[in-house]
Amino acid sequence: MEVGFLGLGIMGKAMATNLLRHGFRVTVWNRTLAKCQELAALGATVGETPASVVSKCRYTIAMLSDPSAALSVVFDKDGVLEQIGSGKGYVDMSTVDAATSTKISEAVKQKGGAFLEAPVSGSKKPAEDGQLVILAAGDKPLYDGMIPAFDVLGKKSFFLGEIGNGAKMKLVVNMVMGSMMNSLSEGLCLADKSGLSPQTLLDVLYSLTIKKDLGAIANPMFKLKGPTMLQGSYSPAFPLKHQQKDMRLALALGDENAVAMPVSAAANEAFKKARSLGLGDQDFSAVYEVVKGAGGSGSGQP
Ligand SMILES: NC(=O)C1=CN([C@@H]2O[C@H](COP(=O)(O)OP(=O)(O)OC[C@H]3O[C@@H](n4cnc5c(N)ncnc54)[C@H](OP(=O)(O)O)[C@@H]3O)[C@@H](O)[C@H]2O)C=CC1
Ligand SMILES: O=CCCC(=O)O
Repeated sequence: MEVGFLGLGIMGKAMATNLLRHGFRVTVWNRTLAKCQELAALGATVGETPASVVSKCRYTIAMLSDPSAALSVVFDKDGVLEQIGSGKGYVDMSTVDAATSTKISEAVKQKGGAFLEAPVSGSKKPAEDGQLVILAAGDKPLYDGMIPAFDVLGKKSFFLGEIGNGAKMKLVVNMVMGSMMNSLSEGLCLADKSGLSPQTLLDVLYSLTIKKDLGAIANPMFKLKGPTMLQGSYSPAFPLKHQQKDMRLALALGDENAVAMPVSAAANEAFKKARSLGLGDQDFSAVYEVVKGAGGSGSGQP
């Protein structure tokens, strides 16, 4: 199967690499073209523009930072829209809002092409290991056609119906995740300030000795991020600026539906503060530095 791949950031690079490793023929494009070289060394063909990738491939996947990037790659000069048409499918796996996805879907359909939104849960490592959770919606025949690729990229795919449902589901999931990360940060601070060992808090949730979840709120994210947070190590798997974008878009979805979300709003403020301190390109767990600062153990500076 031949696929195009637009966007070789943390996720796109891992996903395109995974497809190549599983025998897919992949044509890649990235705004910063130099990033294509690593994929070319693994056997990918390099396209010069999004339009040239779409022209070559029946299916094209995009994995881009945010709504403005997703729109730019479709609508700008040399964009997807110039070559999409009958018999071609465009699959946007970026995390965006439903309005962005709908705008792209309508434009692609007007040109005779098929469109699927398919944002993912899971970060850099699951992307490398083909363990993502895919939240697709839109054109069902295109979804069916993408199954061989989704089976390589993910451990489970959901088809959620009409366009917008995948985007909304992804935002709800990441809204919960962002609030949980703030809550873990507060828990580690509270343990520390009240004379407990934050490491022992992590042990109470998950015992390294017996490799078993102990507390009811033990979960893979706390297990993965807790130890690195205690080391002050925030090498980006999921950049904080993207988590804050997702909180912002989820809060907008809450506005549209008159859903009060005070916990998420507070979490968003902490992520915004972290961005203002220059932590946007660090892992989203770096919000711990802001929570530590607010708790009086420091200035909030990393
Ligand atoms: N990292 C993660 O754990 C996860 C991320 N996501 C979502 O996946 C998407 C990608 O995330 P991730 O790979 O981490 O992000 P990165 O910041 O690592 O990569 C972003 C990509 O978007 C491209 N890009 C940004 N702006 C533009 C633009 N205006 N025009 C064209 N290309 C642009 C970048 O190109 P360039 O290289 O030139 O800057 C790069 O290829 C985001 O929507 C994110 O929310 C979803 C699940 C997990
Ligand atoms: O959007 C990013 C999600 C990261 C994750 O699910 O671990």
